[in-house]
Formats: sequence, structure tokens, C-alpha cells
Amino acid sequence: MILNIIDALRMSPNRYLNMGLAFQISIPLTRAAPCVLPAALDRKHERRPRVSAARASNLTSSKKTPVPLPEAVDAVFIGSGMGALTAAADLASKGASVAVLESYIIPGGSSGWFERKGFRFDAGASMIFGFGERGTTNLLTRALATVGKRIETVPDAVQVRYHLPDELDIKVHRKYDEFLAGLIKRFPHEEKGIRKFYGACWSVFNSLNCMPLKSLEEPNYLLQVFAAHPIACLNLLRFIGRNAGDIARDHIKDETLLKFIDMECYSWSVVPADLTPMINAGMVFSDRHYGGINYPVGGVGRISEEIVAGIEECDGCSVHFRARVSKILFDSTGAACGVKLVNGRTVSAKAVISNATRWDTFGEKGLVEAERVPPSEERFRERYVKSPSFCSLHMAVREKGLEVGMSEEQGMDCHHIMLDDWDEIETARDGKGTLFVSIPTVLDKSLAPPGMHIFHVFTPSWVDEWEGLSRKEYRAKKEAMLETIVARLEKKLFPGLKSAIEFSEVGSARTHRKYLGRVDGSYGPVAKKKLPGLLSMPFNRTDVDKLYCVGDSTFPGQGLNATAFSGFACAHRVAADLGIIGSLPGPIDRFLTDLLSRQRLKL
Ligand SMILES: NC(=O)c1ccc[n+]([C@@H]2O[C@H](COP(=O)([O-])OP(=O)(O)OC[C@H]3O[C@@H](n4cnc5c(N)ncnc54)[C@H](O)[C@@H]3O)[C@@H](O)[C@H]2O)c1
Ligand SMILES: CC(C)=CCC/C(C)=C/C=C/C(C)=C/C=C/C(C)=C/C=C/C=C(C)/C=C/C=C(C)/C=C/C=C(\C)CCC=C(C)C
Repeated sequence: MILNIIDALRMSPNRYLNMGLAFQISIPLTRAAPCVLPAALDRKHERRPRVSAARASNLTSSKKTPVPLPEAVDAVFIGSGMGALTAAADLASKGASVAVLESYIIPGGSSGWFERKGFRFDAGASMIFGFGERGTTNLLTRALATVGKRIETVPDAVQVRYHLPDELDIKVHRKYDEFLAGLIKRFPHEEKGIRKFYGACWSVFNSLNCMPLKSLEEPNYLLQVFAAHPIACLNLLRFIGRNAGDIARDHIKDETLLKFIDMECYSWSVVPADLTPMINAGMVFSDRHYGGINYPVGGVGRISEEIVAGIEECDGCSVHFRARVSKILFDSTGAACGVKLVNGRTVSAKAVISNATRWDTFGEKGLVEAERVPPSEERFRERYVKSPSFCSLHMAVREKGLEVGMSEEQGMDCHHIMLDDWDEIETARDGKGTLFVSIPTVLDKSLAPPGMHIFHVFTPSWVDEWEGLSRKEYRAKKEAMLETIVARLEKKLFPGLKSAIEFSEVGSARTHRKYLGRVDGSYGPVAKKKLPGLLSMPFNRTDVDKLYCVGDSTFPGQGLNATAFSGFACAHRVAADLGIIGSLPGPIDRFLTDLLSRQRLKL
């Protein structure tokens, strides 16, 4: 869901140019001293002054003199999504030299942003998990703290309000008891089942939330975590091969309630409960009541801006924009040893980490040449497919015109999910399926001028719907999507919306493909068939020596908090491989890791 570059350049070319130039920064080549890090997690919040996106980008660079791309680093990252930034920050904090190469002009990938006429829009992610203060699952708070950063957030009292068929109007309150009371009121005959299903989610979450979260393919860590938390580990083993739908069906019989649970899963995993791993459901359905959903003041883009600033404060570490990688380089042993950019420049590295999707890394036109793609990637493609992309509407809306629809009962919650017909949940095209609505100005007024709201509305959409159109037809299709979606929202949620819109922009699956560098603009990999929970999702190592993946193509999948986990896990495995942290003796480590991978791949 990202901006149209032509419009962006038309509106403010210098700004984007400046942003690009601001990041032509580099570093000395030798191994760096560890940063003076990290800030304690309980450090007092500091409200940062609001700055424009361009200025904020310039400010993220703590280094005054632009320096060129490094020739060699410990770890080079392809892309700067949340997975890569977390891993880079963690490695930087451990003393490794890192270079992050991002093809776009700002960091964050799906958690990026753009500005128009004094409005700051979130390009993608807007409902943020993992920003809590307690436990170990608050991985975004931790990713920032790794490089000494922290962001002020606004707690959201309601995670989401569902407006579903069968007049199912459910608010997911931050307070668990309030959410449960609302659901039980609607399905009193299923009280026991509801408590059992969501109770199982808590059981998963509590087990995760008591242990340090690192790489599951680092046997030394696994042994330690088993020794320190045996009950929690055994409990996780009980759930790791299961899907949420199976557990829901163990306890619940009412078909409408089961459809609601499908929607609860679909709203973030884009597959129904049957295909949604229970570990992930446990995280999402519990963290929203534990750490809560918290909106970062100044917009979602602040997270990646701050992590970038933190990385750049570490010796030997840098982040580069307009730095598109065209291929991964290999040495004579077949191990990855660096990357080549589209401009012909190269960076050598002891570890190469791809934050591009699996398809963009190993696919037909991917970063790894066909003859080097290992057979395990074929197995991945047998199990996972690309989810659809989204069509996104970004709208600046006058508060005044909306008052008609904003009765106390209707409420102005930040996030809404709307569906008119259960059969349309996954399949409907042309804006007739599930609508996701995010109005971040409900929580943070600073994103828009006084009296204005930001609406980000999106719906699943496939790239094939947008291919083969002339320029005129493409524009007309965007217009038609806008009309259909606004009409649906006016009818059910926001009367007066149409006339309150000051301006709008529509992003298609093609927009996502282009600006996120994601194949077909896909939201991420989803199970092709019913799989044993998370068991067959690849970890960070690949079958190519010294080449790692990070981000939503790796365990545990989509979501900022999930990709932050993959980042921590990746940094841990890479640090062990580079000898930065201790691990079991090499051959034993390799034997155990391979054994674990082989067993998982059979599943
Ligand atoms: N509310 C939410 O939490 C929410 C909402 C929307 C999306 N998401 C999810 O957030 C997750 C974040 O994903 P992620 O960490 O895997 O990454 P990402 O897709 O967000 O970022 C990848 C980055 O890599 C860059 N890139 C790709 N190929 C490149 C190349 N060849 N050279 C240089 N740069 C290149 C892209 O420009 C992009 O910035 C995704 O799962 C996404 O679906 C979450
Ligand atoms: C040996 C073995 C293998 C094992 C052993 C046992 C153990 C130890 C285990 C462990 C495990 C672990 C650690 C795990 C972990 C996990 C995790 C961390 C997970 C996470 C997850 C998360 C997630 C999934 C999240 C997500 C989210 C999302 C996606 C969101 C989204 C949202 C949306 C899109 C919505 C929007 C809406 C509106 C706007 C309305």
C-alpha cells in the first residue's frame, strides 16, 4: 500500500531527492566496537518533536559526512523491512558491522509512510502489536531498545470493531473481560467453548511470554531454554503443529461463531482459522489484551526511522537508500559472499541476509541464479502460495461532515472490519469483499491538520485484476474501486463520508509490487493446503551456505511483530555462525541444526 511515485515526485521532487541523498552514508570496513547500548526498556518516554517525513529522514542520520557504500561488512541486508531492521539492529548492538541496502527512498517496507499536503499516511501496517511494556513478546519495543531507542505510543481501547453478516457487531476491547462478555452475550450457549478456545490462546501466549525469544535453529539456545522453562517448551510443542481452526472446532459447535473465528484469523493471516497456525493465533489473540494495540505517535513510519537512526549510530553500520540489489554473489565453494547492486557496485559480506520475499530471492527472476536454487525451495513452493495483495484507499476526510454517523453507539474506533456476506470473505473482487478500515487520527491528531481525519481503507485484490490495462483503464478501475468502497462504508458505517473527502489516492496490487518490491504485491506467503501449524515454515538459514532469509517468508510469517521475531532469530543465528556469540562446537551445532531442519522438512 504505497504511494504513487509519479505523484510523489510531481508534488515534491526535491524532498524525495534529499531523502535519497541523505542516506548516501557509509562506514569504515573493519570490525566495529559494540555500541553503547541498549536503553533500558523501562526508560521514561520522551515525546519527540513532530517533523516532516523528509526532515525526519534527514534527522535519522546521525552522521554528518556522507560516505560511500562499504566494500565489505560482516552482514549485508537486502531490504529494510521490519525483519531486516530488527536483525541489523541486533547484530549492530552485538558489535557486527552491517550494511542495509534498500531499493526505495525510505525504510520500513510494509511499515513505510508517505506525506501529502500536511497529512502523514501509513503506507501499510497500522494495527501494531508488540509494543507492550512487559514480558518478552513485546518485540517492537525490544527492537527499538536494542539500539537505544524508544517511541511514545497511544493505547487503543478497542483493537477492532467487526461489522459482519448476521448482524454480528463485536468490539474487541483491550480489556479481555469486556471482549469476552460481548462475545458471550451474543453466543450465550457457547460460553464454555469461547472460554476454552481463547483460554488455549492464552496458554500459548503465556508460554512464549516467559522465555527469551531467539533462534530455534541454534541448539545451544534450545537446550538452555528447555532447561530453564521445561513446562512452557512442552506446552509450545503441544501447539506448534496445530492450527487455530482445529482447536476452535474442539470446543465450539455454533457455525456463526466459527465463521467469526475465521474472520478473527483472516483479518491478519488472510486465511481462515483452519490454515492459521495456533502459535500465531495465540500471540495475536492474547497480546492485544496484554501489551495491547498501541499506535506510535507521529505514525507507524517512526518505528523504522528510529531503528535506522540507531543502526547508524553504531560504528561500522550504515543504511543506504536507492540501493537496489540485483543479485547475490557466491565464492568458489558455492557460499554466498556478497551482493551486486543494479548500479554495478558490490558489497562483500560474511553473511548475506535477504529480506526480499522467498519468490523474489529464489524465484524465476530472483536474486539467486536458477542453477544455485536448492531443492528445499521447491518444497517451500509446494506448501506455500502467495497471498493476494490489497487495493488501498488513502483519504483525507473532514471531521465535520462525518458527525452525522458518529453517534455514541456507532463510535469512532480506530480500526473497523466490515463484510456484507460470509461467502465473500476471501474471494470477492472489485471492492466487494472484506474491508479493513484504519483511522489513525482517532488516536494521534498530529498526523493531519486540525479538523481532519486520515482514512486508510483496504481490501484484498489480486495483481491479475490490474494487468493489461491501458493507463486510462487503470485510472478508471481505481476510480471504480473508490466509488464502490466509499458507497459501502457510507451505507453501513460513515454516512456523509463521500462529501467529507478532501482528497484521496488509490494504490493497487501493482503499486504494492512496485514500491514494496514484493512479487505480485503479495501480503506474504500463506499455506497452500492444510499444514501442521508452524512446523514446516522455514527458519532463517537457507540451504545455501552463508545465505539467510528474514521477514515474512520465514518463521513465524506475516506481521510486524512476527517479522521482528524473525529478525531477532536471524541475528542470533548469524551471530553464532560468525563467532560473535558462543554456540555449541561447530560440527555438533551443524549436526543438530541439520537434523532439526531435515525432520521439519519431512512434515
Ligand atoms: N498491521 C500489520 O502488522 C501489517 C500490515 C500490513 C503489512 N504487514 C506485514 O509486515 C510484514 C513486514 O515484512 P518484511 O520484514 O518481510 O518486509 P517488507 O516487505 O515490509 O520489506 C522488504 C523491503 O525490502 C526491500 N527490497 C526488496 N527487494 C529488494 C532488493 N532487491 N534490493 C533492495 N531492497 C529490496 C523493499 O523495498 C522493502 O522495503 C509483512 O508481513 C507485511 O505483510 C503488517
Ligand atoms: C524444537 C522446536 C521447533 C520447538 C521447541 C518449542 C519452542 C521453544 C517453541 C518456541 C516457539 C516460538 C519462540 C515461537 C514464536 C512465535 C512468535 C513470536 C509469533 C509471532 C506472531 C505474530 C503475529 C502472527 C502477528 C501478526 C499480526 C498481523 C499480521 C497483523 C496484521 C493486521 C492487519 C492486517 C489488520 C489490519 C486491520 C485493520 C486496519 C482494521
